[in-house]
Amino acid sequence: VCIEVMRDVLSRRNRGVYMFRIDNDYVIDATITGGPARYINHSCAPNCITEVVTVERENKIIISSCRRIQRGEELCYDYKFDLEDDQHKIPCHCGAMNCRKWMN
Ligand SMILES: C[S@@+](CC[C@H](N)C(=O)[O-])C[C@H]1O[C@@H](n2cnc3c(N)ncnc32)[C@H](O)[C@@H]1O
Repeated sequence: VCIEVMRDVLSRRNRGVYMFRIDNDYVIDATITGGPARYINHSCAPNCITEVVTVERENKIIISSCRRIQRGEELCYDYKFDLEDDQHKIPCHCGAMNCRKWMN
């Protein structure tokens, strides 16, 4: 099933989406298991960025800070979900001044 459809179904059921798109062909699915990074929320004004690197032919996600982060501040990155039509929008609650209001 395509990731965009899964995302829509899960969000309608108020379930979190723990899938990270690597490229057109691969998605890392941390729904069942994964490291603490699976709990990082989306922000339209993120303090972290993500990169995908290949190490020994395995894809790895690197999360690094993109600005100074205050002690106790929540880590977040821009999920960069594909933009969807009005019927499949997932509201964003990041609270940033420049919040786009939707995650997709
Ligand atoms: C990878 S999980 C992040 C951890 C999740 N918040 C949790 O408590 O387990 C992604 C899910 O968190 C929620 N989420 C993350 N960032 C959000 C945001 N800015 N606004 C609304 N929901 C968000 C959505 O349900 C999304 O599908």
